[in-house]
Amino acid sequence: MDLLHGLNAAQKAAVTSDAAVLQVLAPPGSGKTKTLTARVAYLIAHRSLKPWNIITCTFTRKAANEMKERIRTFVGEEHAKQIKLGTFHAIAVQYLRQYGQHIGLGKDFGIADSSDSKAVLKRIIKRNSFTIEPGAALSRISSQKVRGINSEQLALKAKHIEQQEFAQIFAEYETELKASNLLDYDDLLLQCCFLMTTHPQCVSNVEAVLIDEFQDTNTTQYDLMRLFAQKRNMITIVGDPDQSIYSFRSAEIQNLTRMKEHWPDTLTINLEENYRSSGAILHAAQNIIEQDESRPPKKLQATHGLGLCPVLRKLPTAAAEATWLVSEIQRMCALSGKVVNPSDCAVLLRSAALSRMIEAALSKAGVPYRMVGGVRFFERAEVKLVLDYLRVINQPDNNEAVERIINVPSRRIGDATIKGLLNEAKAKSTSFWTFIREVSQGKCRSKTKLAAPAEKGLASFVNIILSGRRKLTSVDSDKVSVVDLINLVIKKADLQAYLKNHYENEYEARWSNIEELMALAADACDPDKVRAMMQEETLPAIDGFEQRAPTEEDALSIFLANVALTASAEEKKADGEESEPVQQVTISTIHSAKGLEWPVVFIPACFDGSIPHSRSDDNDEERRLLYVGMTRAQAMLYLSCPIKNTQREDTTMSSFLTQPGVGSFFEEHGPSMSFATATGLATTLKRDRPSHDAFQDGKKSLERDEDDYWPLNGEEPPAERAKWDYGRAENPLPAFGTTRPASWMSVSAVSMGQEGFSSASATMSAGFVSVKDKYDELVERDRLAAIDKRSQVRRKESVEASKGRKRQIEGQGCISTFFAKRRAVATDLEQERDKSFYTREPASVQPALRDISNLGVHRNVHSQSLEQNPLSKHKLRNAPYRAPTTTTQVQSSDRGYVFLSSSPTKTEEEENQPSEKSICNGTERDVDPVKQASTFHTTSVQSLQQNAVRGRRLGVRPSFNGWANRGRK
Ligand SMILES: Nc1ncnc2c1ncn2[C@@H]1O[C@H](COP(=O)(O)OP(=O)(O)OP(=O)(O)O)[C@@H](O)[C@H]1O
Repeated sequence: MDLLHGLNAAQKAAVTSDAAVLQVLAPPGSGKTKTLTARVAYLIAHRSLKPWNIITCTFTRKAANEMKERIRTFVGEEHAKQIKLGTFHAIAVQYLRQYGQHIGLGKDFGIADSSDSKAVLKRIIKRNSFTIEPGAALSRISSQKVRGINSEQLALKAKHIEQQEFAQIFAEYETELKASNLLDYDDLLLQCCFLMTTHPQCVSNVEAVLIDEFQDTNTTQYDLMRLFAQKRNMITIVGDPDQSIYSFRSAEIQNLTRMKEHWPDTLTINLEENYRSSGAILHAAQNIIEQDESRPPKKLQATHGLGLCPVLRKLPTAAAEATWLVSEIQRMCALSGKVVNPSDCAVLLRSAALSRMIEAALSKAGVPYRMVGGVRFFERAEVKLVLDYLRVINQPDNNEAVERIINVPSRRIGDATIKGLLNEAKAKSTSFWTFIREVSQGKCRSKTKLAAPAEKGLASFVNIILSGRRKLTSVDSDKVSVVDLINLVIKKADLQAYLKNHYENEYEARWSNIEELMALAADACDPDKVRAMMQEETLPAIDGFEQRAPTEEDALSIFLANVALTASAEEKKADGEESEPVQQVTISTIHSAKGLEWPVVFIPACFDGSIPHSRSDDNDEERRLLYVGMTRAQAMLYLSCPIKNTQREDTTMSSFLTQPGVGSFFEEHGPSMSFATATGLATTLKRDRPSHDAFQDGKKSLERDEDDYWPLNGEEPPAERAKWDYGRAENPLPAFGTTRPASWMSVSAVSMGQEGFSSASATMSAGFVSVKDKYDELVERDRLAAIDKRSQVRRKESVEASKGRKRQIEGQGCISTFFAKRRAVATDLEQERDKSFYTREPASVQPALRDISNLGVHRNVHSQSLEQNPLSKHKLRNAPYRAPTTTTQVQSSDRGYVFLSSSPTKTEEEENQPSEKSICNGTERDVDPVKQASTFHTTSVQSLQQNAVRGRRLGVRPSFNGWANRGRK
């Protein structure tokens, strides 16, 4: 097989280069890994290098396997097997196994994984009665080792007692590992460096060293590369400084410069063509990364057509953002005519804590999802811990939960003691909680010996649970909320200190998960929502059958049940319980998405504090992170920003997205999807074109086929406001013909009098408008006029901008050059238009498509009509917000009341539904269509149950070339 086949000129130059030291620097999706693979094959096939003399290092085993597979196709199975290809750690192990004896390392050394290391540390800490948590000690040791500092050096620097204690732990840890003939992960690299420094002959055979993802190497890995190559100094690295996002793991972006200093003859080849993303996505990403004026100039050229314009969407709240995101996934899947399915969609997050709302919204909509590089929200250790405390407060006889938390944080109650107490409780046939409470209160004696610290610890645990229960069950105190209980647990168990000690390096991330949990609880405890939740939980009353309706005291139980059901629904999906293959949306952190790609990518929570992150002191790295996230998208990219975050605080859109001109690279709402757009998507993704029928079926399956529910300015839609106005009204009047809970009927009936209610019902026509809504309508009209005006300005700009013919994005971008560049971009895109997949479509099948107005691109009009008048057939959708469909009328009742209430908009389905019938005394008659108030909150037990069923129907469309089908995980 011709190994240069299908490579572009720059890739070929890199593959065949004679340079001894070569840096291939390239933006995302430009084929770096492909080039590196071809170079390995080229060195074997055309330079006669022996495969076993070539070392190739990757960052993950997955990347190593993929490369091996590709190399096999070029050089055959036999040669491919002989190449030393793997992660830095895997290759180091091979060297140490074979040459370790030269540095006093037995051949049979073992590798201590993190849990082994923690177990060793736990023993040391216990022996010395120190208080540091083993996990925290381990990460602290690791960060010292990566910097090349050993325990002796650390001990010399230690001044405070705490530092001396840590140095002692470090020293004993080293001694214990050595005694057990164990090396931890850091030791593998360090020992290998030591071996090669002291015994260079062990790498004397090495003819070439190749490194993938070089921008993320740390100092030890850089040294290892240098030492591997010390004999022949033949090195090829591929990397992208713009994708350097691991400085927190001691990655050194300066390694690129160090390399040039070390080998001044280093040749740098830049790859400039992107094969992954559509032109519009690339232009937007490029615009963001070019805000960093310190980066060297780079060219980037799209190989695809422009495709759909990326979206930058404002939403009122984080919850609304999650709901919108899910609706866009559903809209995209339906309107792409099955070109895109849920597995093609990824939600990339700056921090894992942000996943909670998205997970809840996906669960609610019954859309399966999977988490990559992260643990599901409710399964995270710190979240589980707090939930366990709440579970025990709510139901102390939960033995499992008591057992899990009795010694977390440490109360000096050892495992043997816990076991003894549990057995005693069992023997007495009482719950664990009851037994330990009685022991602690002196009401009974335990046979299990309790040392004084354990006794004290037990008392403190019992005290926390009792305090929580008192708060929960007290009748005269103010109504306790779940948030109050969480606060009580955090305070009494000193969880903040525990997290700080236990997860030293990850403390902030862990703490933000707790904050997220509090936000979730606060949301669930919102009085309006609690009321609505109670209503939803209430089953219809049945005559003569006693009902124990939920009360506000049940808030904790309901909250915990919702959590449990959400988790169990996820488990079922994870276990593959569904018989059909599951199409799952991917949720990942941006960090974990490195090197991956998806057809549709969402990056929510684009506000200052989230990205750039409030706790990051490197704004440029944050920008690169956003860039990495954006460049994972192949065909469609959505960024969004809630006006209020999950803590309900006002947000400011990410400063990366508010720089002058950035807005012109984005549309403010999801794209209108026509059949031609769906066909274009298929072209970008190199998939089969959709059928007309599939497109039409998808369209029919949707309640809304435009992204027009949420106003563009991030305000609540009137329909949402109406719900809450309605819920807050002192004497809420149920709007005629809308869904409402049974209990509302009685409230209204009581407050107005049964008669009044009846007469109102009888005389009202569907839908009412409040004065507020009328006002909003007027404001909305003004806003739409403003959008119209802005669109006209954009059209004018785009016509002017499209007068040149230049395609590449060039040079170093900076704000000062933005306007000049934008003009260049626009003209490039104009030329692109002719090549774009849209224009290849026969005119007859080209309905109006969206444009990227400020880029001067009009993808929707076939080339001929463009020539005559580029804008003649293009229709900007300037009114994405659809006014409520509710008929607006103000009517008086018989009694002369004026009803100023607003009805939530009914869905088409609801409108078309026949009125429900009830059988009463043998005659059939209409009844009010009373339904549970499912619109009032997001995660009731009932809605979860309903959605679990719905979930089986959703997301099972066959994929033409789904992500999962391509074996990318
Ligand atoms: N010359 C080419 N012609 C066609 N497709 C190509 C070419 N080079 C690369 N590709 C394709 O582009 C996609 C991205 O390639 P690859 O993963 O090697 O890029 P990368 O530069 O390593 O990306 P990233 O830095 O984002 O991880 C792959 O699907 C690859 O097959």
